[in-house]
Amino acid sequence: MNAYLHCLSHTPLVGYVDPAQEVLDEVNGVISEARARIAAFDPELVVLFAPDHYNGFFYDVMPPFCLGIGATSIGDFSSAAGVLPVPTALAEACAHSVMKSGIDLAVSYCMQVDHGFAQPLELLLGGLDKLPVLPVFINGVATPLPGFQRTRMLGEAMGRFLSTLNKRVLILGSGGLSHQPPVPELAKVDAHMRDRLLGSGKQLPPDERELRQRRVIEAAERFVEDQKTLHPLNPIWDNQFMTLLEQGRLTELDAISNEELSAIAGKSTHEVKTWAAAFATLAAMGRYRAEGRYYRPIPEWIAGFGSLSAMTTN
Ligand SMILES: O=C(O)CCC(=O)/C=C/C=C(\O)C(=O)O
Ligand SMILES: [Fe+2]
Repeated sequence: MNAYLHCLSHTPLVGYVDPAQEVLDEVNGVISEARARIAAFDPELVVLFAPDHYNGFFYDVMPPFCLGIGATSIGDFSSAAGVLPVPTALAEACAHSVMKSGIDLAVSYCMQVDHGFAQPLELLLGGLDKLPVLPVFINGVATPLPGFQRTRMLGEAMGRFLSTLNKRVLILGSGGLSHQPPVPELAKVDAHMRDRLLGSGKQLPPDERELRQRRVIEAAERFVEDQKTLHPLNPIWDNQFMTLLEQGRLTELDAISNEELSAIAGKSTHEVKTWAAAFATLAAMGRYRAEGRYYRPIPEWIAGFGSLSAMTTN
């Protein structure tokens, strides 16, 4: 086995608006098991596909995909802050290889990331700094968004590069599944927020950050009371999506447009492109089989919450 994959929903709401203790225990159990499987695989390198929520990427320049050749986590909500250990030369080689494959991958030597990147590193590895990581941003909130087809092709190009390394590679996907928390949309915001989305939000004043976090927390509290207050979770679609990935039917996702996906499962569901990229990466590294599938809709976290592992078998 040369590659192991784990895809996991993330939520900034953990610790702020939590489900019942038995649900929390169940989720923690699923994460502990995934963490043990990853430890047994003993990865030498991590590739992490994750989105951003207007903490690192703004409308001054909004790439569909960006590889961090250097990256720092800001520590929003209760996620860890700090530098991600990106191996510079390897990341540069990766960027060249993916670009030569015909995929327009942006690079950043000072990529700012949020809980979308930090949470899986903390939960699955025990911290930001445990292993060398290639962090790949996939735009999941700021339209225009990349589609499933280009995302799959990005993953395949990454997989071809990783296959040349002769390393045990852990591939992580962070985010999704169905959900639509309150994330600002450029077309709908006032002048102040527009300025923030255009780039002045990169160093948010503490009071404004607090307000922003409170807005998400309060939306979750309302959603628990009344699930008509936000786009509903969609367990049927979420499970169909996980089955497609398990069965290696990745190209079938190409036909789903971004508009359709928003309508089916909510505007933040585009975060599942990280799962699609992760599985495409794995598929380019060999035949695979999935394991450890878990799913539960968790309104407290405004999340169709899923967890899925897979490994190459050749
Ligand atoms: O600008 C804002 O208010 C962003 C809010 C935010 O960060 C929400 C994040 C939600 C998720 O990461 C999620 O549910 O996937
Ligand atoms: Fe998110």
